[in-house]
Amino acid sequence: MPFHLPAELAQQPTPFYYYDLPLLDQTLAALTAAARPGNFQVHYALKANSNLPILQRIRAAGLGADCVSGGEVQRALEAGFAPDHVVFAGVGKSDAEINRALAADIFCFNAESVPELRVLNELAAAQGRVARVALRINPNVDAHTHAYITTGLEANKFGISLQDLAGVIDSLDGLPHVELIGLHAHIGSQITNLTVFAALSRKLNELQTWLEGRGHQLPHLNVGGGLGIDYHTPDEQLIPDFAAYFGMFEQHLQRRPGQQVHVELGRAVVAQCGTLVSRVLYVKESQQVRFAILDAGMTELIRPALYGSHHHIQNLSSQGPELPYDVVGPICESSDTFAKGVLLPETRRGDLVAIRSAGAYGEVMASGYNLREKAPAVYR
Ligand SMILES: Cc1ncc(COP(=O)(O)O)c(C=O)c1O
Ligand SMILES: N[C@@H](CCCC[NH3+])C(=O)O
Repeated sequence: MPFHLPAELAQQPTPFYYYDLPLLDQTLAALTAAARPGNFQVHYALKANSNLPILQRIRAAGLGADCVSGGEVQRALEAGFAPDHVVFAGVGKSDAEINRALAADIFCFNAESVPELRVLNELAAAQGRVARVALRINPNVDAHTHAYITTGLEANKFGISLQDLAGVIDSLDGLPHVELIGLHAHIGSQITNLTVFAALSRKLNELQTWLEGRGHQLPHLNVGGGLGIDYHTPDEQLIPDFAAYFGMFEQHLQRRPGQQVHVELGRAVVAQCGTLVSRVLYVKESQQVRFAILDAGMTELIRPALYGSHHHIQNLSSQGPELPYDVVGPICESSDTFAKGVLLPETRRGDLVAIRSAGAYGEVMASGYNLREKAPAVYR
């Protein structure tokens, strides 16, 4: 179905984020069907979008919450996620964040270093608790995605490198307030070549066998998130191929009897249901370039400026003949550019423009640079 903005929103002051909640529901239905309840436990990565109406629907669909800060843990609990469905990851958890998560008795901390494990042990002891921990390993598997969102290579700051794992496991003997319950890995985001999940599975299989040789049976495996979406032709794949994603793990991951396999998806759940809606302020033509200057910019959606990411752009007001435009924002940075040379129907001041696939890592990464006001969220 082509994108449609409800008529009553055409008069709404711009820019704003528009979220199609029925599409979110359809995505969640496809996701939960593909995960086959009981086969995979799905946690939603709040970092992609943490708006309450969105979280509440995700919780109602039965997903857990994957959080990366104390603020996200708090938001997840506010949205009604049960503490035993909350996992807390992050390479730099502060003492205050750990303390709050311990007090809430969340399901699991994804821990990334011996110094972090020591702090977890100390803070858990002080609260008279035991912190359940999955060790985030750095599997050195290339996710074949943008370098800035690759997380599972040795050069990346994330996780425990395979060479260090034996030492980390040994250190657990002296940490009685930490209980090892699993392994965790997350190799990157916007992954479209799904074979990398086969490589990840094989790495985890080897590690499990090695750990079992050392007497560690792990009830949980968390394979992270990363499933990519179609930014170029969103209407052709509004709902990501969840079955293909889970299929990779079903085929390649050697699950032990009774073991629970967890995934943490963010982008694939919420990206397509969100659109940044903006208005053309000016069309400025020179001999070389025709600029469409929007009232939204990198302050509302930083992905193109930060990663050179592509978002599909539509002029919702014009049917005219197509011309090439550089679509830019009003911010005082040359990188405040959504697209170069994109073909749009002839565009005029006042036209409404939709920047698609903006539900994930859009609003959450907004900034107030240039003293911009935060663009509101509108829901259907
Ligand atoms: C540890 C961790 N888990 C889950 C996610 C969610 O990733 P995605 O939005 O690509 O599914 C991320 C972000 O890349 C992450 O860093
Ligand atoms: N913010 C990134 C994804 C990073 C995911 C977090 N590890 C994006 O917009 O694509």
